[in-house]
Amino acid sequence: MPLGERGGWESSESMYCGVETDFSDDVPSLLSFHISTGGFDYVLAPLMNPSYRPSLVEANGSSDTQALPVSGSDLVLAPSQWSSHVVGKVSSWIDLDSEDKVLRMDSETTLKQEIAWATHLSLQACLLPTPKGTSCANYARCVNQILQGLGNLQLWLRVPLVKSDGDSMDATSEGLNDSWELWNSFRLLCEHDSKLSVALDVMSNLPSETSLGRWMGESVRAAIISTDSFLTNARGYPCLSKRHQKLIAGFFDHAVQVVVSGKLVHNLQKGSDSNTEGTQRHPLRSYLDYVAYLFQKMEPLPEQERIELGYRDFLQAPLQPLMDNLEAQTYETFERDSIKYIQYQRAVAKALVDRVPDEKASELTTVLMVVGAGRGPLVRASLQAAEETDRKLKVYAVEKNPNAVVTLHNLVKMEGWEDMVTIISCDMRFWTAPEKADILVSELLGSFGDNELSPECLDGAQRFLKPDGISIPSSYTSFIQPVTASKLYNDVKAHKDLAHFETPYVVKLHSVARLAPSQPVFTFAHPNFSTKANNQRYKKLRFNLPSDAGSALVHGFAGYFDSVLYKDVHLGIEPTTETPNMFSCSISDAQHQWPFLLGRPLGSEDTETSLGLMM
Ligand SMILES: C[S@@+](CC[C@H](N)C(=O)[O-])C[C@H]1O[C@@H](n2cnc3c(N)ncnc32)[C@H](O)[C@@H]1O
Repeated sequence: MPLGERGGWESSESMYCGVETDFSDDVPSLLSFHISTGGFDYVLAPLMNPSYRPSLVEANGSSDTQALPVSGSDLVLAPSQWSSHVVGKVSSWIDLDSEDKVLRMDSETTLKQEIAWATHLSLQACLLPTPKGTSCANYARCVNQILQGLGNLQLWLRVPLVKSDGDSMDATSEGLNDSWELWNSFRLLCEHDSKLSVALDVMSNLPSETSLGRWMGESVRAAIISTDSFLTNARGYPCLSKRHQKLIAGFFDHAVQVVVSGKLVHNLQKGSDSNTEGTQRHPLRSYLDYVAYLFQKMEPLPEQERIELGYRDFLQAPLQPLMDNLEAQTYETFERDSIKYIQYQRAVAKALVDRVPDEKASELTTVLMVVGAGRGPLVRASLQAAEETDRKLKVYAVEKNPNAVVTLHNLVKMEGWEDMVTIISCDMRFWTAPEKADILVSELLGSFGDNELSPECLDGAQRFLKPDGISIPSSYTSFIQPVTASKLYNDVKAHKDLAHFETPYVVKLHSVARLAPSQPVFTFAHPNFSTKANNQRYKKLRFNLPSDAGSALVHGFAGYFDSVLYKDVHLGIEPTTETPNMFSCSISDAQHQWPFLLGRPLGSEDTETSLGLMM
């Protein structure tokens, strides 16, 4: 039974909740108790009897050819039940980095046997125990070796969610200060394998917000919450602190499953430990109910977010609107972004009023050119601005895509704009304008402010502009921000070539940790009549992680832009100043208003080193 519906929203994405159990060789009874009675979706259960040691079996004279007497039969459940109701737990005693040779060898043998058994059972995932101590090299080596031949099984490395301030040694019994570093070492030794994820043990004490934020860019599959971490409400029921609630909501938002672990530690009021039929309730039922309550009380996703769900953390190759002719559905997506055209209309209105004083409004006609008019939304916005300000306007709509020009002609005819709008079916670089423009309007920006056609094409088009003419936009600035984004990194890595690492993708970023505030990179201003002006830019930036964040891994950079359309009217996607409700997304095409990962994500040795210096 999944956790119900988020904010009453019927979602195709269900959230599930598991329960950590002890070993049982009677798996059907285990499932009956925890799933049928308890209401959990699956068990996180040891696969082998914890007393099993390969060396003891050998010492007792058993040979390899004997069946292992350490687990129940696979026949007790159908493969689909194993797969949907059981996450295997590899024996927690294993220590592949132990000084004790016998323990080390036993550990490696057991790990391999248990993963093989989990694969045989068609389990979806197996939990690997937390590395003992601070060294995990041999453990990671062995897991990496296993990963090479692994089918669909996912491995979740169990890691306590700790980051002490450095002085205290209360982080773990082994004195681990920052468990993220342990995870990072392990996954680097496993070459960022996408089948290796992390399961976080959520404790009663939580690290700082910034330190926690790093996990949002990691491949976290489960949050294991101990019953000890719950507080008690006035009625004796378990509840979580506000910080824990926020963390769990963040996990839900990132499809991280919750697993309840431990014993009943809350004294429920009399009578509440049995249900209405008087049968015994599962001892951890109240914890499950509380987790479900947290999920259900989350705000439903806004409609736009729901539409875009499939685009979260999905690599899209940027559009090439100069080289390619955009398709109707791409224009349609632009045109749905109404806030963009509202901002353009405001900018044009202000420019018209500045250009023509009220007393001359009935005499003077302003010449406005839309370069890259597409199917006409900026033409419409400009004409509406003229109507709003009572200014006379003559528009040239320049568009090089012959298909969009067809639509433009129909639009002009349908709206009766023939007297005001001239359509120029031409590449702006080669057009000889019959007159100069007072205002040049364009929308040629990419996510990074310059990865479509600005500034180069606009520099070329400014020859149409009067010396005192206005360009809308008048300037734009690109920004970058270092991010941890393990899913994106793995998706790029899957292509196995440098070209993909060097591609600036368009991405609707979701599972990313933004490690430091973004910083401006390049600014371009228009018009730019100076003979000395050139568009070459070079910039070196230093990003500082917040001091309480701990270490982090930079997989790449998110890129943004902010554009001054005219005076105080701006448009942008830089997170601290972004234009609200602006999106340019589509169901089937890469878009240009979303942030993107710039350049080569930084997991390889050379770039990591140079980034280490930058940070
Ligand atoms: C990002 S779209 C914007 C379209 C439209 N203004 C809108 O908001 O929907 C850029 C448009 O510029 C056009 N374009 C690109 N390069 C051009 C060029 N050199 N000359 C004329 N049009 C061009 C493209 O075909 C495309 O229609």
